Amino acid sequence: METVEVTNEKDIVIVTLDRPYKRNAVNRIMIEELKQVIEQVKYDENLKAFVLTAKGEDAFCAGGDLRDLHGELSKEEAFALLSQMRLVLYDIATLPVPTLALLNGEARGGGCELATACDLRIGKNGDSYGFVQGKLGIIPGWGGGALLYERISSEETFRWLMRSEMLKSSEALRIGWLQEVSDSPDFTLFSGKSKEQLRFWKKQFLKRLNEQRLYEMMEEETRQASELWGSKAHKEAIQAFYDRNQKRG
Ligand SMILES: CC[C@H](C(=O)O)C(=O)SCCNC(=O)CCNC(=O)[C@H](O)C(C)(C)COP(=O)(O)OP(=O)(O)OC[C@H]1O[C@@H](n2cnc3c(N)ncnc32)[C@H](O)[C@@H]1OP(=O)(O)O
Repeated sequence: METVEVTNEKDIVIVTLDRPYKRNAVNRIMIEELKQVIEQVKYDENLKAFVLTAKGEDAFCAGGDLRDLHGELSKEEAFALLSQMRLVLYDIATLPVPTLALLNGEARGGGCELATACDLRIGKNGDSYGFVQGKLGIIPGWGGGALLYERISSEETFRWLMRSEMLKSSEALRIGWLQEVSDSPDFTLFSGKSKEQLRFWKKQFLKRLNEQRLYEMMEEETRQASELWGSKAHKEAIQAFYDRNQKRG
């Protein structure tokens, strides 16, 4: 695979985003590869746990690729494209095994959405994380906003989405988005547990989730985001990103 590396350590699958030179931004190839990986993982009965991480020191994921997934897309095209990633996130959120995002670096926009699809998140001291879509004239479009409502309080979700700012790891820990902050995040949490234990715990965790409602909320979010894709504010924000990068040469 070109943008995703998959390894297996004693039936714990480790999925590593592998575009560090682009801050692991999700492009169309990565969406396709993640779809393939999740399709395999979903039906692997030997699997004990799922870990999502990324290459490099700087970023876990800088969100959707602003060159590949934005630009001149119609509402319908945006909906179709965003939906592919939404289904990846929904599948991760409902996997039958515990899932953990090991945040090797910062997460922005869709990067935060992807991490929120996992059951748990471990971040690094000093890093920041942000649902920054609001600063780009849009809202989260992969269903990550709907997922955030499942993970932390409604008030903190509402506030974070509207502030659209990066939060320091200490603040992300305080509001409960991160469960742990460490200098070197790892997945020892799963060590020494049997497949049965891990799957039973996940079954209990999923019982708290109304999967049908979550699916509908995520879909509605994608629909709303696609309406904003063609907005003046979004087009200007994308142009500003292109201009900034061009200036820096
Ligand atoms: C529904 C979710 C929604 C979606 O797209 O569908 C989103 O996720 S919106 C995207 C939200 N993300 C952002 O707004 C982040 C944009 N990137 C940045 O602000 C910066 O690149 C940053 C802060 C992540 C890193 O800054 P730094 O100075 O450390 O590095 P560079 O800017 O030089 O980045 C290195 C290299 O990566 C490319 N890059 C980074 N992020 C993206 C991105 N989201 N899309 C495409 N490309 C990205 C950047 O252009 C540089 O490439 P180069 O070829 O070297 O110019």
